[in-house]
Amino acid sequence: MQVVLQAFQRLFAMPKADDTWARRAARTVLEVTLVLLGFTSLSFLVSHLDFEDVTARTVVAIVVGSAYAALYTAVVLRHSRMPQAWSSVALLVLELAMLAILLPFLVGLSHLVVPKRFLDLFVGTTNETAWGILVFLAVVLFASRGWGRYVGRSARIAAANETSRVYERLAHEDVLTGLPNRRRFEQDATAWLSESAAGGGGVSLLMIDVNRFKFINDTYTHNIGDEVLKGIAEVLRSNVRKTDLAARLAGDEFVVVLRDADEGFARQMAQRLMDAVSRRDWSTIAAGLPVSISVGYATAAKGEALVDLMLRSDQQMYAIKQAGRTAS
Ligand SMILES: Nc1nc2c(ncn2[C@@H]2O[C@H](COP(=O)(O)OP(=O)(O)OP(=O)(O)O)[C@@H](O)[C@H]2O)c(=O)[nH]1
Repeated sequence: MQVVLQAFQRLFAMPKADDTWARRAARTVLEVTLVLLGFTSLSFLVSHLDFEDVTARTVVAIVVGSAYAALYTAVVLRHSRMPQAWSSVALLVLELAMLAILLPFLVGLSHLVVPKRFLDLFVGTTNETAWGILVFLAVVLFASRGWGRYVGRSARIAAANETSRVYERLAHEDVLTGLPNRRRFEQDATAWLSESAAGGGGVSLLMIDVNRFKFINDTYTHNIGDEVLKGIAEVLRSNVRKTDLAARLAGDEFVVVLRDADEGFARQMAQRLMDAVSRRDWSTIAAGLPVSISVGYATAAKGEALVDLMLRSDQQMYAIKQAGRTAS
């Protein structure tokens, strides 16, 4: 008994977000099988019972109808958590299968619950099959209205989800370059510094600034300046590891957070980024475009706050920029 109860609980438990497709599919197959089995046996049972008592027939009809409604609702709830296209197809198939099972059942049961006088008066026939078909059509209409409302609601939910996904993305993404923005950088870097302080690997920070960007804007137009910023973002994206984070802070300032990285690795990465930007063919944007970056780096001391780490790598970046200016 315990095993059966547990199986039922698992079967009708709400699907979890991390459920695999295979597990969801298996549950759906089980559910549908259960519903169909239930209906087939109930239909068989009711059509073979010769009730004398009208109340008993009515009770059976109400119980069967409620069971149908409860099971159907459980299945709809389950499927409303599936992606729109899948849930639409799955529900349609399910609904047709259920109605196919329901038809003979309704034809068989209708004469039990509806007095013949009523049929005579309103439908003009006592033919049970005709009455059954009428009931069937009513159920189809009713179900398709519910179906339409469900699909409409799912579409609205999907649209609302999409809008909130867009807002969520915009809140953490730089619109021009598609890189994470300052907010996302501060969130992730703060979390990684805490992990590092709690015994994780070292965190290093690279501060990046485009050299003479105002000159590029003024000489080549702001649009070309934008293309340069996008190009810098591409260089950062293609050079950092998946576990690192490259973000745009503001204007021509970018940042890279390196995880599990000591000072030696940060120095190498800083040089690699400066070389990659200098080597890139910027003439595809505008002939003679002079693009280079200065990169400062610092490795976090245990428990160091993000603001202090940023200050140290910023100071180093300006020192490098200054040295470059003096050299040129
Ligand atoms: N094209 C473009 N320009 C921007 C954007 N945001 C800020 N800027 C410009 O970026 C320039 C930043 O220049 P600065 O960093 O102050 O100066 P710089 O010329 O880079 O000088 P150094 O950093 O000392 O080499 C300013 O001219 C801003 O107007 C943007 O989204 N697109």
